[in-house]
Amino acid sequence: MECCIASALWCLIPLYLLVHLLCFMFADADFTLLWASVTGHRPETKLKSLVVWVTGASSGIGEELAHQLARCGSRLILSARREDELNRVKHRCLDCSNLQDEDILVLPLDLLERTSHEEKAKTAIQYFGHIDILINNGGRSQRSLCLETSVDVYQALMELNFLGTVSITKKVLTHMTRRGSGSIVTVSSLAGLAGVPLSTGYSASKHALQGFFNSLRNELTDSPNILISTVCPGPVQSQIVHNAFTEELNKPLATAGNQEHKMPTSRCVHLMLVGISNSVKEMWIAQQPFLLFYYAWQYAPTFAWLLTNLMSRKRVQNFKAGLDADSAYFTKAKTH
Ligand SMILES: NC(=O)c1ccc[n+]([C@@H]2O[C@H](COP(=O)([O-])OP(=O)(O)OC[C@H]3O[C@@H](n4cnc5c(N)ncnc54)[C@H](O)[C@@H]3O)[C@@H](O)[C@H]2O)c1
Repeated sequence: MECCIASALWCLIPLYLLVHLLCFMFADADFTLLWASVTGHRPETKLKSLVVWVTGASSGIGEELAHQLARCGSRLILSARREDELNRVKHRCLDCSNLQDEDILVLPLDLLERTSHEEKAKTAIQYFGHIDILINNGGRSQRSLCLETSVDVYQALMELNFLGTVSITKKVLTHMTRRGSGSIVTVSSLAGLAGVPLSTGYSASKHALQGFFNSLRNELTDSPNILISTVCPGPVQSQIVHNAFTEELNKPLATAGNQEHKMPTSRCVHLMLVGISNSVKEMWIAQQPFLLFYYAWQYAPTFAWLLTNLMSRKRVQNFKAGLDADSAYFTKAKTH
């Protein structure tokens, strides 16, 4: 009997590997998330009426999150620094959904102003009575070589991406643990799982987030109704390159490059909402060849470094030549 079970298990291994191979070739998300997207709960049913707080809601992934959540019927708290942009996003959400004006709270917030976070969380909780989901999405990236980058830039990246996120999380988590339920979803990155050239500080800040939330998840085992979820997208269309830190604080990037070759924002956000609706704890969302690397880093890191080093060299060369660094990853180079 034991022998039969053992041989059955051995037969499952090639099947398991085959499934992963198919995922490598055709998928744009990890296997668990894709499975949830086919068989799991739909965001339209699961997220309807829930109160969702989105940081970094004024552009890119955050704006699209607001848009798709509004269509699901979620009530929203929209935060970022620029109130006028948040009002624009709010009107866009009202136009595409059945939500009423009072269903969306515009709550300007600077992730760097940590002393304001308690008051902001209080305002959000008082307005709707509770928060079901916090999506920690606000953040900035980096495009600069380590040797040329001021330590002030590294500090700014950690202050914003890591400490700003931790600070808001702590305020909302207190409320959720008291209530006994809630979800904290954090937009990390592919750079939170592996290194990315020209983004040493950004990658460090996202690794810090991964470490923090993976540990927090373990710490909350006595609160099974609190979901801690991290999202690791590969390149996605947004303003992220345009807004990236460079070698010096306040120095804009010379060329942001074309974003068209990246994953459409709507697809990334749809997968995120599927993951949230199905309590997926870690989501990998990326087009190929990036998704392949996620798996390679997991299963065969030395081989993965061999592959990524080839691409990294080209990326750095592009950057030094004043071209769009990201074009190194695509056969059809986008250099302007
Ligand atoms: N676009 C990608 O390729 C990609 C890939 C992986 C992860 N991400 C992550 O996705 C998240 C969203 O980025 P995006 O791609 O939409 O870029 P984006 O630049 O379009 O949006 C970033 C958002 O963060 C906000 N923000 C920046 N500084 C802030 C501050 N001090 N206080 C409050 N809000 C602030 C911006 O106003 C904006 O709303 C980020 O955490 C980013 O690291 C993006």
